[in-house]
Amino acid sequence: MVKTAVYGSGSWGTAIASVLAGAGHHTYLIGRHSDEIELMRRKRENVHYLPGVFLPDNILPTTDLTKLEADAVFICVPSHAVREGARRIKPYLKQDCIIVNTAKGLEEGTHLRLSEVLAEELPLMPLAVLSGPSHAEEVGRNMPTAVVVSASDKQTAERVQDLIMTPMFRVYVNLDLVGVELGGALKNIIALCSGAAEGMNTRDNAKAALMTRGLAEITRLGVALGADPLTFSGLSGLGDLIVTCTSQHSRNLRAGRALGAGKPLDQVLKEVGMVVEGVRTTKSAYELSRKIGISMPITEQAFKVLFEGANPDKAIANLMMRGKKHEYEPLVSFES
Ligand SMILES: NC(=O)c1ccc[n+]([C@@H]2O[C@H](COP(=O)([O-])OP(=O)(O)OC[C@H]3O[C@@H](n4cnc5c(N)ncnc54)[C@H](O)[C@@H]3O)[C@@H](O)[C@H]2O)c1
Ligand SMILES: O=P(O)(O)OC[C@H](O)CO
Repeated sequence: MVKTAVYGSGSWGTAIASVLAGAGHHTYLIGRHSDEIELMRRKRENVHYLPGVFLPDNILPTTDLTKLEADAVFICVPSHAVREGARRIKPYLKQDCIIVNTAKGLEEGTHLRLSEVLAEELPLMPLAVLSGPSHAEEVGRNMPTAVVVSASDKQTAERVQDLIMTPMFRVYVNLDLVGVELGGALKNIIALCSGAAEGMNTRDNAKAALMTRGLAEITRLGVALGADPLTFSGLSGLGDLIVTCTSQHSRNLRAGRALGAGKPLDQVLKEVGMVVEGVRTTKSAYELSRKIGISMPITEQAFKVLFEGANPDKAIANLMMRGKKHEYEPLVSFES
């Protein structure tokens, strides 16, 4: 029998543990707060992060890091905790254990993709990435979901596919690691902006424009970094963009709505109460796009609103009043 462990017991860690358990694996769900873990064990529910989802007996919530001695470990902490998490878990991992990152973001400062962060910290381990349109609230309730697993080698990706695919959790392989990771990370910026548009009552046309032109700038950055443009019309690109820009469950969308309605960022993050990856990712993507000379106008305006106090109305005006363009310009554009 395959032994699996999930590092991070928030909403996504709990949902991933429920898929693994449903696939028949005894799964340790490893959290850091003993009181939360104790409550989970007693109530068989993650009351704070995923209320209403029953945890079957083969999910074993624990704070004991020795339970990381598994055949596959799924990393389900926020992106800013991935490097520190990798350092923390390293001493407990088996040599041939597969590490599967599920966090969506870029490392602040270095702008590295999270598989690159993990490769630096765990250089000898096989690494994979799981991404795609998948809200914990639906996955935890065994609702139909399709995702993508990626890795730099086919064998690792297919091993993870075998491990976690169930009748309600369909897993495709896509070996374009750069594209899969960037799609999952960057769509959160556009979801924040879509939420802001809703919060400002700009309605549906603006959201459709943000999603479509957002995908265009995500693709532009991705291709410049070596991704296959096709990946961005797949599950980890367009698929995840659609769900995050439209779902009632999206934390990024909810945060954007509140920002658009004029609430300050600190208060918004507190009210959402779970990680809102799009905020940090906006900063990283903006810096990265400047560094390599790729135009990302929506990300730029999001950066100005989030980190420079710009007015959201002015941000919309800035986007609408840009110079005339053709819809399809060369994918790699070095205009500033
Ligand atoms: N929630 C979803 O539907 C969903 C779906 C797919 C991917 N993801 C991604 O999964 C990652 C985690 O998101 P989430 O929704 O579970 O967040 P969450 O806010 O629900 O939970 C985060 C968990 O990580 C823990 N944590 C925070 N900092 C930590 C640290 N330094 N060390 C160890 N643990 C730490 C928290 O205690 C909490 O248990 C994010 O990158 C998110 O984009 C989430
Ligand atoms: O709830 P969000 O906005 O963090 O999005 C979660 C997942 O990335 C959706 O696929």
